[in-house]
Amino acid sequence: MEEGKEDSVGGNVKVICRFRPLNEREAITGDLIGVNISDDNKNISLQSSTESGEPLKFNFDYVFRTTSQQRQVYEISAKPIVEAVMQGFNGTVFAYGQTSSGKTFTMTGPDLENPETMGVIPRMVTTVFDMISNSDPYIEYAVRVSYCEIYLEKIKDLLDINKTNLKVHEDKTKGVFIAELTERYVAAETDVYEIMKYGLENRNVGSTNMNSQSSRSHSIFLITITQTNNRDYMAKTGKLYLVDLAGSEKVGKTGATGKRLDEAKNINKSLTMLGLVIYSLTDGKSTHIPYRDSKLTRVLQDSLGGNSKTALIITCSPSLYNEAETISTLRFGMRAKAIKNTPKINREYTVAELKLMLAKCREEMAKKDRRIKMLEDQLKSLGGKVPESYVKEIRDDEEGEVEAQAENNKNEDYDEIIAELEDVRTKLTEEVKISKRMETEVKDKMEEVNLCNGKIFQLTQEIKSLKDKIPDSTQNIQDRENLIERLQVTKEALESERFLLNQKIIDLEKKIGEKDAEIHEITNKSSSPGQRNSVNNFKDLLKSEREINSGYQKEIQQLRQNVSDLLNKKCPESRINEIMKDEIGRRERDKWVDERKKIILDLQTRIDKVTELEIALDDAKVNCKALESYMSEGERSLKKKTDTLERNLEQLTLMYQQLISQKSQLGVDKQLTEKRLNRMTDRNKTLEEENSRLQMLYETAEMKIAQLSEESFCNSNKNSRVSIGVMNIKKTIMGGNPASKRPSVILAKNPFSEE
Ligand SMILES: Nc1ncnc2c1ncn2[C@@H]1O[C@H](COP(=O)(O)OP(=O)(O)OP(=O)(O)O)[C@@H](O)[C@H]1O
Repeated sequence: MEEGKEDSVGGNVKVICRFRPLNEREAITGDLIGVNISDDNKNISLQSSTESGEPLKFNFDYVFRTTSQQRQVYEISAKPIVEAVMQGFNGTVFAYGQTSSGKTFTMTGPDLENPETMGVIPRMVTTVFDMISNSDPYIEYAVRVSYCEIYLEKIKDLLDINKTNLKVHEDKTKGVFIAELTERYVAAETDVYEIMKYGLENRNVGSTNMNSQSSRSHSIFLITITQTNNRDYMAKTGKLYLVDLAGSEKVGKTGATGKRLDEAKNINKSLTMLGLVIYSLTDGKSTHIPYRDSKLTRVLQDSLGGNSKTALIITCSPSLYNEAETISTLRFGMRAKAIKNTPKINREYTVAELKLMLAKCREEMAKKDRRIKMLEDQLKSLGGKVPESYVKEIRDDEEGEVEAQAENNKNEDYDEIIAELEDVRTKLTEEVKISKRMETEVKDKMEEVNLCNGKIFQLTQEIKSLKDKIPDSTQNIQDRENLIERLQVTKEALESERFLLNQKIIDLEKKIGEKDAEIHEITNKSSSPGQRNSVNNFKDLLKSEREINSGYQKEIQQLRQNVSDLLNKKCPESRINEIMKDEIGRRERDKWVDERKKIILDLQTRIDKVTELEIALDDAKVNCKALESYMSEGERSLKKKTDTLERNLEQLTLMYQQLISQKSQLGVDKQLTEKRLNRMTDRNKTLEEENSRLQMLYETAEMKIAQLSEESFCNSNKNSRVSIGVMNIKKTIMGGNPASKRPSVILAKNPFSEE
């Protein structure tokens, strides 16, 4: 067929009628409409249950019975359209019918990817990619898809929910189009399904009494296929509109109220406008077609009476209950069948093609110049001269011819070329705009990715350092446990020593009591006044010694108390438990052990001193006995004894002083130990705080990782929709390329998943 020229074959809108099976509700009564379908599946004879007289007659391109299969419907109604689109025609397939009559079932099908039940749209997509993979390898294809809906007289972009009120424009080369409608490049069937699913999620559906998932809007799925022949650089673009209209329902039957009622009124209004346009197109009288009276008719302007090959599928219920709607639908179909379209191949001059044309023109002119020159030379050689008048005539003729040619060209080609050039320029500007936008989008995305990578790196470092700290903490805990064990042992040893010390003190007290008794006895035995005197002196001495002794005892008692206090204060069970919790440095723990050792040593020394005291007391006892035996020997010997006693006393005093200084030293030690304990407690607190901070950091890091992993997973899912929502990189497919049968959108691998 000649390019750019009207398709003489099948300019009329094709109308296909499909009856769906009875649904559950209708099957209860089982009453069927009185329909008779001719054997050639083209004519319907309908005997109305309400009107008597002749049956109503309808004629369509094909009538599908209730048992029809999705594949059959596609082959007859839509496949010829998609084949035409692949030749560069515009095509439209749209479904019309009352609510729940099977429009969506026919157009989309219950499952996009089920080969049995998939509807017209997915089957068309399959055909497109099949044809691409079977075409010549020097043909380059670019397939773009858009998805929108008309809801309450507003065009909503289903691939970008922010675009809620798109405008319809018209231009000489593009025809009627929706401005700023999102277009996504696709390279495989699965890309298209992804986009369809994404768009379907954004669609307006609502339940009516007649259908639980009723379409409340008209949906338009647009596939644009541009093919460029890389040999002659010719380009063609075919647009395929796939329209699922909202149900043509009777408001009363659907039980619609409130918002649903508004919707229903609006749907009915736009469908009435569609009917009016069809009526105006077919009544043979109308000079004005009211395309602009509704968004739906405006968008479908080319599909109805314009540059498009169009198929209308009317869907009907076979139930008697829906007889009125079915008759109305059949009448609508009959009207639409009379619409004449003027489809033409949308040929585009590519820049290369225009250059070729220019080169051809130049060559032609050069040829002509050469011929003129040759003729002039011939004339000259014959001695002749081209007469002025003739030259003038020729010039005039040529000029006239050139002008006429130019006029002709201008009329025939140049207008078109200029328009094409204009179109190419607009397209290039648009593409530049798009690529600039894409560049910024890619840049933004890259920045985001870099940011994410930075975060991941930082978190990984944090986790690493936390992990490094774990063995240290484990070692600390182990050390603490060891220290506690050692302290426990030390405590037990100290307690047993304290017990021994107590025993010795008790023994000492007992011995002092005995000594007292002995002295009393000696006093009573003394008879002579000199002796008594000496004895009395000695008694005084002993008394003072006893006083000193009792002082010693008090001191010892005090010391004992101090030791016990020290033990209780320094190492009570609770303290040990506290220490157990502390994270003490090894050096400090060792110091503490040394302190303990010192204290034990100190105690040992003191016990030794007490033993020495005991020995001294024993000596005193011996002296007393000696005094007893020497009493009779006179004062001299008594004096001697007294001296010995005095010496003993001096010794005892010295010991006492030593004990006092040791006691004060012990007090200082105690203070020091207490200070150290405080320091250790503080350090422990700091360590505990640090530990809980680290723990928190670790938990935050883990949470962040989980969050990042989730974000990354979401991003990878989002990325899998790159062609849907974020970036739209031009994908070209070479003819004969089987890759177009495979998915081109690959899900990014989740870096945190096990796999
Ligand atoms: N040819 C068919 N074979 C089997 N089931 C069908 C057929 N046509 C429609 N159905 C079923 O009938 C119900 C209604 O169909 P569908 O949703 O396609 O109607 P609709 O015309 O698109 O309705 P609405 O205008 O409310 O969106 C669905 O459950 C669908 O599966």
